[in-house]
Amino acid sequence: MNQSLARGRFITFEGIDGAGKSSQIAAAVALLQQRGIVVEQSREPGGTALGERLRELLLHEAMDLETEAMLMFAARREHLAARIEPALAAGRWVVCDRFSDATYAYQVGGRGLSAAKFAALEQWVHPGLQPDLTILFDLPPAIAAARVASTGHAPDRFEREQGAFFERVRAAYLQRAQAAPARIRVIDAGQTPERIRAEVEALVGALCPR
Ligand SMILES: Nc1ncnc2c1ncn2[C@@H]1O[C@H](COP(=O)(O)OP(=O)(O)OP(=O)(O)O)[C@@H](O)[C@H]1O
Ligand SMILES: Cc1cn([C@H]2C[C@H](O)[C@@H](COP(=O)(O)O)O2)c(=O)[nH]c1=O
Repeated sequence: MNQSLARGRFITFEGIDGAGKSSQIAAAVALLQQRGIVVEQSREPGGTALGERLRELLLHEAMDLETEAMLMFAARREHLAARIEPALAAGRWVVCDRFSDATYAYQVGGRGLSAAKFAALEQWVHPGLQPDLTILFDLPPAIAAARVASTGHAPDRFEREQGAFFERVRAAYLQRAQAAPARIRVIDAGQTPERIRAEVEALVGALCPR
């Protein structure tokens, strides 16, 4: 009998800097593991040795907008080829802190990259592949900025942007969610961590019923 292995699921977390997604990713991974699922946790830009080197440049070196967009997608191509695609094909699940929705929100929405150039890069780098579920943490930029400041770490090139930049990023995320409502589920990130965790667990749990 031909017993083909079920493909793994791909879950991404998105939101403006400081929205609180990192705090919740561990809970989602723990829930999946409790249900016997083998999970790989990763992040973008990053997730591979080369991707992490590109991350350093992207977060700390000034560069042209189109260079920035292409480097985000170069890191993503490496991540897909080296980790995401092999994991999914082997039946493992991948939980990733950001993916291409972030490029749409930050580079197209925030910085003004042409949407056609974004679509061409997306089609080149991952034709036919989108996450099975994207959880978007939605929060007013002023609250997110206060959260970032409270961490006390030195802000990177994106975190140093002004409120108006994050208003555009937030609007682009919400526009993207409106265009793909079954995939991108919006959470009010202004709630308590406990309420958010319950919503995250309900969304992730629905993909893997007990
Ligand atoms: N629901 C919440 N209410 C209040 N504070 C929160 C909440 N969630 C997270 N925080 C705090 O906000 C700060 C930023 O959280 P976190 O690092 O999870 O955000 P993030 O979305 O991953 O940000 P970044 O994308 O910049 O890494 C942390 O100090 C965290 O403890
Ligand atoms: C994938 C991706 C990321 N960014 C930005 C968004 C954040 O400011 C940083 C990553 O930092 P995080 O704290 O790990 O979330 O990179 C982007 O502008 N475009 C992208 O495609």
